[in-house]
Amino acid sequence: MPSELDRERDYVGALYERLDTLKDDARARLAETRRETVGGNHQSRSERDAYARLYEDTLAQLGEVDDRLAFGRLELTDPDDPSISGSGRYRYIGRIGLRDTDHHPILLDWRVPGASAFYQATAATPMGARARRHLTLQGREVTRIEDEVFDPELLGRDDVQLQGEGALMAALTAQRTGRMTDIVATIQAEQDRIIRSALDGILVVQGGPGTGKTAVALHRAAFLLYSHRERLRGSGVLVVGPSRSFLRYIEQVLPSLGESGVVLSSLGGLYPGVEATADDAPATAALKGSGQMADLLRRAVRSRQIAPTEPSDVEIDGERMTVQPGLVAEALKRAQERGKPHNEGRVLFNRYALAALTRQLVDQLRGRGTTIDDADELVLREDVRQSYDVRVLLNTAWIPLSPEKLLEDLYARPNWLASITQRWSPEDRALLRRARGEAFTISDVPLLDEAAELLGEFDTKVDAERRALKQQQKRDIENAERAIENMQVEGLVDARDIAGNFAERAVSLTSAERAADDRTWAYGHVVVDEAQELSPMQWRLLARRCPLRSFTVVGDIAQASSPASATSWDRALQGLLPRRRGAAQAGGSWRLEELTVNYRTPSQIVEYAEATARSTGLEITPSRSVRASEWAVREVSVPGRVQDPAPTVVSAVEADCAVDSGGTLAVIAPEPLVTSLLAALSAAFPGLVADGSSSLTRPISVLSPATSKGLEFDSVVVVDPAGIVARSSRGNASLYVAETRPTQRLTVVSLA
Ligand SMILES: Nc1ncnc2c1ncn2[C@@H]1O[C@H](COP(=O)(O)OP(=O)(O)OP(=O)(O)O)[C@@H](O)[C@H]1O
Repeated sequence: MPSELDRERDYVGALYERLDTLKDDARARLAETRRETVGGNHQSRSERDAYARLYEDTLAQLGEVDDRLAFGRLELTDPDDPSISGSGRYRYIGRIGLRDTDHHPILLDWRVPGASAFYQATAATPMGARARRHLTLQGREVTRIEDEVFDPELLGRDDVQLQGEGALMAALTAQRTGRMTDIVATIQAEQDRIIRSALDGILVVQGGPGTGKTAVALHRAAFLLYSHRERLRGSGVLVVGPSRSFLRYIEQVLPSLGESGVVLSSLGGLYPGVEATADDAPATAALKGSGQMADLLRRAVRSRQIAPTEPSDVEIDGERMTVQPGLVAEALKRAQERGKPHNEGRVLFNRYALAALTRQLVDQLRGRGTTIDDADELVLREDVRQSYDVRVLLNTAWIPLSPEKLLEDLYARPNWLASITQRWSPEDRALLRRARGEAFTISDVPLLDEAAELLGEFDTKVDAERRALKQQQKRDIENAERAIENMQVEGLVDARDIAGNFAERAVSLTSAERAADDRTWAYGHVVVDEAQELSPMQWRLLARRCPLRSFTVVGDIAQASSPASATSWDRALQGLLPRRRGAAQAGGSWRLEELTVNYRTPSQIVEYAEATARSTGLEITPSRSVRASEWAVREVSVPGRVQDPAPTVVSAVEADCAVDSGGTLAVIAPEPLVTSLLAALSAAFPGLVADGSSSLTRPISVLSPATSKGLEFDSVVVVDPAGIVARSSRGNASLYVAETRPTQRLTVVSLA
């Protein structure tokens, strides 16, 4: 009689056979499309290219799910339970849904409602299941099965093996590669509930370090894209992380879950055309991040709409005329009353001013006895418009502005800044001082975006073209959806991607790339990771990216260490939920979920980090670690007379590599020490060392606490903890971040 393991091997083998057949189909269709003779009109050629891309994408996505295609099985109490699709006693759960040739489900996508019992069922609440089985695969072969039983009747059966949390422990203790992997096979019940929480509104997920917030946020993005296809396909999902290295760390998770169309952005990349990587000194970053910058920018824009104080002489096609300040002031006032953004208001201002100037010119000529009819008036109006003097006059009063120019001027012209910040101290003004031409910082990004909002489209023609393009894309998407329906590849390919291929202007762009390029794109959902770090100005930017206010906000208030970050979620979210008079609750609430189990860090390191946090006055939410490791935290001191900590750090790294040389290790030190430690370690370990921004896949990374945010390593060496604490008013939070990065070992190197 075949064993249970053999039976599972056969079943999973059949699933892979089905996967291969689907791949072969896609491959054959791709070859056929490519073979079709070149020719036809442009439309048919671009359609053929679009289909070729569709098959390529399908193949790539089927390839992505090859690893651990199926990972679980539910045994049902009622084999015909209508809430769980399929028939028979068992439901297999995997990365995608598969049907056999008769269209019967043979594998359930982990995201369908019927699969939730796999993650959430307990003996107390079995959710229609009698037992849950975890399948561990190596390559395509099932190597282990573990069962959890909810129905006492099954306990006596000898084909059931009780193995507890083996799959989870195997995942948690696996060596880290520098890239985050999905946790789809071992999602825990408290995490699953958050992943499947409703799309609408603002969901805040608070949890200490290592509680799986990032993992949950990414799986939630995949879940929402799958379950709300209709709504999110058109608008997309934006995932925001703290830095580029963090994005590199997480970038493989969503593709491995079959979702490639999500826009990932760092805080420095949220304004199209600017990729800011450096940040300002803490005091400047705190000021730039504060809500008062929104008022300042509003005043700055308004101060660029200014009537002259003296009469101006202008020449219009040989005729001289004196323009009183009141004429310009009146046109300004009328245009401002319309409440348009600056550049759009300028069009109105020009129109009002030109009409008034033409009237004055006509009156002046008539006053001299010239007869002027309607046709003459039109010609005169054109003369007024073309007059160089008039153009200078109107441009001086209301010049078109780009966000970049506005911000550069604000930083580089102290007198102008002083004139609109009368209540500021000179020290605060000095914090903004900056020479022209210097690269924008991460804190400038939300200011550029705010300015763009106040200024409106720089060139109104661009606006009209963009609208026309959006219309065309809508038609293309409808066509593509019909095509997908005919090909039965639903769920694997995005109609927007194919539509992108139909659209002549965007042949090589995916919908995600188009969204990332478009500042005014309204996303259907936004996921913000390490959200405790965001400044009020960054929250204002994100609010504009999602007018529906559908957000997943994940973070840990205790880890907040950036200069403009908030001290509570209520405060942090004020930027997302502007209080409207008389509508205190209208769209103004958010819901909180908490994660309490630390999956990353062994208990002895958690205890050490929490004790340090308390001793430095940091309020933390204690978390419970799921495991202990065999290594105690090591404390090392740099000998008293030695100035340079590098040799001690090199020895600490050597000692750690002697324990286990195969994993990833991070040296986390105060910012000023990073460069010298990088040099010393690179010399000691040639070819093995990288700084955080270049690569996390090298075995050894040298990072500051800020760049280590959200990352994890098998081993961590924290250098000069007192120096980290002393660096800023939130230095204690930075140290807590640093000490909670390891999955196995922590060494702390203190300076004497
Ligand atoms: N259910 C799970 N199964 C397997 N691994 C898990 C699970 N939950 C979390 N992990 C792992 O635990 C580690 C920590 O998760 P994650 O980085 O999401 O935590 P975090 O709460 O975002 O941490 P931090 O706040 O420190 O950045 C990751 O390696 C993640 O893959």
